[in-house]
Amino acid sequence: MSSRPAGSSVVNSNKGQRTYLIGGNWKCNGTLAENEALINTFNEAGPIPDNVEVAICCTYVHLPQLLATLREDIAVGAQDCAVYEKPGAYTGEVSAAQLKDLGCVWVIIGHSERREGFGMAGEPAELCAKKCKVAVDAGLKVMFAIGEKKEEREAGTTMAVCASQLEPLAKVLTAADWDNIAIAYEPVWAIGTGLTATPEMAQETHEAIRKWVADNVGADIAKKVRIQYGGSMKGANAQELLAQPDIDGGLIGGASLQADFFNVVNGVPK
Ligand SMILES: O=C(CO)COP(=O)(O)O
Repeated sequence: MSSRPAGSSVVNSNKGQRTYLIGGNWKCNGTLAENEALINTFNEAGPIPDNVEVAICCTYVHLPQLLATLREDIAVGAQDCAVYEKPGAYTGEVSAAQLKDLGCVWVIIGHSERREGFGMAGEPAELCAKKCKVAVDAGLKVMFAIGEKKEEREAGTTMAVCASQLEPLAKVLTAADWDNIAIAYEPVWAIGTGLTATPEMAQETHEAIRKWVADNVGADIAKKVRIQYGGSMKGANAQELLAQPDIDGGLIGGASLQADFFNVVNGVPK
């Protein structure tokens, strides 16, 4: 199980050094039987374009099922990990090292649903940054999710919010760590709502995020780091989003639970 490939490393000419990254976030969905049907659909969905890396992030309990039965050109990941570097007395937690040991390639960190806390105390930006560092140190790649709420966009603070989520990350990562980071820009108001940022709105924020990385981390890293869009992305809107110069992929929720996920995968510019 641990010998699964890490995914495509083919460079996409449209995006300089950046290969597209399409992630599926299954969130807290699925039974063994439902997953089996979806896995079969994905396994029979035809070839993945060679300029795209694909990953599915499922619940912890379903990781062995996906690792054992999902086609090997789709990497498998988790949706969170513990912040603790060492094993120990952390009841209910799953460590980054355990995910790596199992055969995971990716982990999502800082999803807005976790930052919000499901009505309870959520995860502060510093905790998300620390988890990200622990995950990278354990050998995982991270989709680091950021994004503003509706009222923050309306107040004109979108980039200030994104910067506040990236600042603690920039403090803990080394330059080499950034090779294993993708930034998933997910405007909270677009998640699960059917409201998608227009390609122009998304591009504007992606460009601003890349500029922030250039100014605060380094120009070379900004050119390399992939910035995924997430928020009601599906087959019907993927092509125009993915055609934007700073949109390097997607992090897909609802549509990743359907065959439509492959319309997103196939929606990357050739
Ligand atoms: O939260 C998301 C992915 O992490 C996006 O969810 P939806 O695609 O369902 O809007």
